[in-house]
Amino acid sequence: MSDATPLELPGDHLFGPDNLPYCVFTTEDDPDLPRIGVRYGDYVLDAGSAAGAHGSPHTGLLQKPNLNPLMAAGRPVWQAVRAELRSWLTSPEYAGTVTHSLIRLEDITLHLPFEVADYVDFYASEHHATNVGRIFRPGGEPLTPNWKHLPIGYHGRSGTVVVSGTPVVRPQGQRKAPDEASPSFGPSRRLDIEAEVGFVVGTPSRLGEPVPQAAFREHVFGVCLVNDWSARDIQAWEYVPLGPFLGKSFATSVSAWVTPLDALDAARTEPPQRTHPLLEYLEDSAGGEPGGLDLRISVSLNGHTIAEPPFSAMYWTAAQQLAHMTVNGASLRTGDLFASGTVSGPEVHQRGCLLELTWSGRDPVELPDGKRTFLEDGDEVVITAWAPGPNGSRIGLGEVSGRIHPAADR
Ligand SMILES: O=C(O)/C=C/C(=O)CC(=O)CC(=O)O
Ligand SMILES: [Ca+2]
Ligand SMILES: [Mg+2]
Repeated sequence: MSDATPLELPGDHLFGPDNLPYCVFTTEDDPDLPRIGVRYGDYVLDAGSAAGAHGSPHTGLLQKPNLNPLMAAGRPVWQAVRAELRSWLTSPEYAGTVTHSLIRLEDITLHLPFEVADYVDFYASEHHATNVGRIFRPGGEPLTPNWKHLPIGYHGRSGTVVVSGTPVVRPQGQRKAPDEASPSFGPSRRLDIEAEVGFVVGTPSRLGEPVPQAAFREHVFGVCLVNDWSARDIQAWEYVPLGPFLGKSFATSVSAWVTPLDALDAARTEPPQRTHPLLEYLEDSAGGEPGGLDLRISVSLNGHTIAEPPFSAMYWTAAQQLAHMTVNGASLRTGDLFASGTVSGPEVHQRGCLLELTWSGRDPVELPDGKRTFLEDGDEVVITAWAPGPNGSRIGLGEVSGRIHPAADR
């Protein structure tokens, strides 16, 4: 603690002045009053209270129960608010006032930070898609003929997107193993995770008007971590020919923190070498900046690290996904969430789901408390990530966690 600044942080802190991710929180005194927070060190800044105290023109946008109004306000406002937040937290002139709006992390409860509009999930890792293709469709080509020409995706269920920490009840449904003559009903026996990165839309677009890659920054507010829980037995039986449905719609967890896109500038990187020419709207040069992001993800099961998937290995970029998602004229709404798809790298320990890590249950992962093929009741999964920041700093993306609860009684 120095006299000049309210909070002196070590330079390598994951939540320093170059990060400033948003959340929505309540306190024990005001459990019915969700407020917008900004993480700084091990504190949360009550953004609405700080804005009011400092006479900010954005006070109204920050004194809201979720991020949607701020996200809808557009990039110039996002940038102005970010500059204000940074100055309140780091300039000596505000040291005496800003501390009144800082609350310790352990004194708050975090909530879903934005109202989710539509939810899309892509399939953008070549390593994941190749592995899953081999497992689900042995004997065939692992990648479908379209895979290198367009980012494959599906529309998910936005109403079951939940915040980190929400328990996940084991889903029930129809399952049929290849060696079974007919399907049976019951709790999933192959419950899995999918480590993903989510992109949160702020600025909406108009129906009929595609959003080009170059407009990515005008529309995408920030990034969160996603766990796309997947019941592999339900999925494998139901998905033909229309794709994922009940095997994935029971819950999708997101981190409580939304990291502004501008905090990830130093993490921008070129995507992998292209093996097929792309149509014009998907060309990498159409984005005007490197479309990849160097995010280092870590997946733990009951406190034990089981995978470290590199987001930089993703074949399709988020800007390409946005352009593809709207190329038919479909419009964007504030709160739309599009997830990258499971993040897997080329190495075994870089695979972002148990289906791949255990090769469909053939090679269990070893944990201190025993072997795992798929998730057991009581298991807790925590996905974290960080990215390189400016001047050697690191940008933390927080975590998305969830514990498996037994299937509901019928
Ligand atoms: O190849 C398939 O049949 C399905 C694979 C998936 O699990 C789809 C999915 O959620 C996309 C992803 O996370 O990459
Ligand atoms: Ca997924
Ligand atoms: Mg899901």
